[in-house]
Amino acid sequence: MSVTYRVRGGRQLHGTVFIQGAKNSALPMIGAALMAAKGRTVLRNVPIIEDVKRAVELAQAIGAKAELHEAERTLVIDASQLTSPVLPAEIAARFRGSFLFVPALLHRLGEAVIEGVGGCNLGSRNLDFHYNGFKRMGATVTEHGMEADDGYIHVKVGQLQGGTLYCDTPSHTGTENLVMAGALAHGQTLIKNAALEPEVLDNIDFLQRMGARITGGGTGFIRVDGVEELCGIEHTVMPDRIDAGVLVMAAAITGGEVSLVGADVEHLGVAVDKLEQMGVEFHQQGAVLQVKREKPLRPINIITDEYPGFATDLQSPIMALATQAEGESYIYERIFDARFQLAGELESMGASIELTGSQRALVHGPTKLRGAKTVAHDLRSGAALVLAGLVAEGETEISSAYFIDRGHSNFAERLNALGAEVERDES
Ligand SMILES: CC(=O)N[C@H]1[C@@H](OP(=O)(O)OP(=O)(O)OC[C@H]2O[C@@H](n3ccc(=O)[nH]c3=O)[C@H](O)[C@@H]2O)O[C@H](CO)[C@@H](O)[C@@H]1O
Ligand SMILES: C=C(OP(=O)(O)O)C(=O)O
Repeated sequence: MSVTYRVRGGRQLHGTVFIQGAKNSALPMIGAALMAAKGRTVLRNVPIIEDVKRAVELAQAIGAKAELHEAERTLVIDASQLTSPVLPAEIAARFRGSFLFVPALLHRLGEAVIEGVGGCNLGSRNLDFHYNGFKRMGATVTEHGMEADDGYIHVKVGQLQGGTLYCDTPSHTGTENLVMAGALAHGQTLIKNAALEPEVLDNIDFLQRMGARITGGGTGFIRVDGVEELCGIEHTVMPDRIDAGVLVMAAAITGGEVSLVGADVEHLGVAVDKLEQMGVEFHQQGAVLQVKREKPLRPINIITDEYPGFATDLQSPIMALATQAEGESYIYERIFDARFQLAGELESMGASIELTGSQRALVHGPTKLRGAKTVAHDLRSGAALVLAGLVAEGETEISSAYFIDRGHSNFAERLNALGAEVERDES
């Protein structure tokens, strides 16, 4: 299936938009739900995105009963029977979150066969912290024919044993996987240099309510005391701060005013300060975040970082926004070593962007953007091209836009409800 977005620029965004549940919270929760041999998990506020649909298919492929009720944004999982340790390539290689199924397979079946792990192509995306952690907990990790297309990795263990683990850098899914590995392990697990992202904390909360004994979430030093079993529970997924950030920037790039229902300014970390410096105004009223931009956009310096630093997933959208700022913006992408494929696409629309190596960019603004035929290279570059299209003259076509659907639900419909003209085609 090929997905194309078409955006006709020139309309200011005004109105109210709902923020979806967090992709990066829902995916590890689906992995965690598979650890419950008893009870049913009911996840509410699940984003209806392609990654979640793939996760449901993957849960079904290993034997769980998983039903996604799209209208209710609710996922019901019964993992009392898991029947296969194989994460098949045709599903697992389509999203990053597939690797979050490994701890459940190790606990429940004693092995996991990983035929592929997907996710956005952002340069090197290593998994050594995960594998080294599993090994320290007693697992063996064997690679089979990885140079060929049908290669796979086999992780095997009798019973995971607690241990002292660390991440060289605070990996988001690395922390989630090691916490899940510790939750049903024998004894105590310490995880040093753990990630602090709000989604990691949402997951710790979820696991605690399933019966796990975890302390230290949000401190960088997590202690997990293994328990005998976990039970299915009901939980509401936190709002998606990246979806919120993208929609804030959609309002900002058009000079509009938008109310984001469910967005929490606290979750945006340094991004709020940076956007304020650019001229975006924020006003949180309970569960509604109001944003507007009236004055000309000012240029900005960005260094992406782990939470609460500037989120790498908001780097592409802010590059699009910076093309409209009055002066030179500097962007240093610290987390991923190849996340600038967007620059060439924006240049085809008239932007002026100078790259120094693969991780530093100077964006010379403001530039008048013209509609062009562009390509989404990953999820957020796709979203960023939609933002650029909102202010471009004429029509911007974004192909390979399945990426956008991986992470933003009803993106075109939600933008159109704010006054945009975005069409999504599937062929
Ligand atoms: C499903 C999910 O939650 N995805 C998010 C998660 O991805 P993900 O969890 O894959 O990102 P990580 O935090 O693990 O990766 C950050 C950096 O650490 C390096 N690294 C990571 C693990 C490892 O074992 N070895 C290693 O060297 C990576 O190559 C990368 O350079 O966090 C990223 C950084 O906030 C976000 O962009 C993704 O949206
Ligand atoms: C990089 C992203 O996701 P993933 O880790 O799922 O590829 C993203 O959400 O921008």
